[in-house]
Amino acid sequence: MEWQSELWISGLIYGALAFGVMGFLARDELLLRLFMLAASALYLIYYYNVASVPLWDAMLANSILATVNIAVILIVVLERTTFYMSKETEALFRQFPMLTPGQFRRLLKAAREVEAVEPLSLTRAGTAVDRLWYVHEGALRIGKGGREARVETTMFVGELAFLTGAPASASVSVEPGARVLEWEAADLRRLLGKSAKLNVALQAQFNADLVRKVTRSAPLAEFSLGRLEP
Ligand SMILES: Nc1ncnc2c1ncn2[C@@H]1O[C@@H]2COP(=O)(O)O[C@H]2[C@H]1O
Repeated sequence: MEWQSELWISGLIYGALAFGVMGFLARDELLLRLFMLAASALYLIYYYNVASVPLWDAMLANSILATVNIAVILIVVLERTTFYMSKETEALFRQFPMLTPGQFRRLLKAAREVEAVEPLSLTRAGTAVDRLWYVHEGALRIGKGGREARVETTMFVGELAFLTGAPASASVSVEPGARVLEWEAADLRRLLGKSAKLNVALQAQFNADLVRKVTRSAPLAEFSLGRLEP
């Protein structure tokens, strides 16, 4: 009977070792942490049973590590899931497919929600832009080269100035009822400076937005008149 109990106790250590190895081989952070948590559980059972009295110090140390691990697992799960978002926020999140839920939450936290009660001017062609907007509901008017277009779409406004530092390339306003997210460019730059991944994800989101804008836009008059090099 004794050898069976010894085998069981050794099995716990080798089981923990197996989970540890699988954890260190995992490339995904969540998987790594879940394997290490399973290893911790086996170590706890081992420390409780290996001697005539439980090894309390070892158990306490292991429990502290497991608790920290569980806390970070919860954070990682929150970063990856939308279940804590309201229906409205989740619908808005679907307009940002390049971002993870966690990245979107951080971006949203840095934004101010503005609802236009009257025509609201966002940019004026040729003038400096110190903010970035995302129109997620309502209609916009885009004026460029003496012409104006009315569009009902979701889009960034001011991203070109944000990316290049150049003055606004068009005059853009939104109609009453439009709902807009607004970021101070300096605040947003600070936020992006803290996370390279968020920076890359937002650039990808800008790219997707720009592709939609170019796809929709008409040829420039200057091109057709041969005033610009193609
Ligand atoms: N042809 C276009 N179609 C849609 N949006 C545009 C077009 N030209 C400019 N814009 C938007 O108008 C904004 C004016 O400021 P920005 O140049 O920073 O960024 C510009 C784009 O967000």
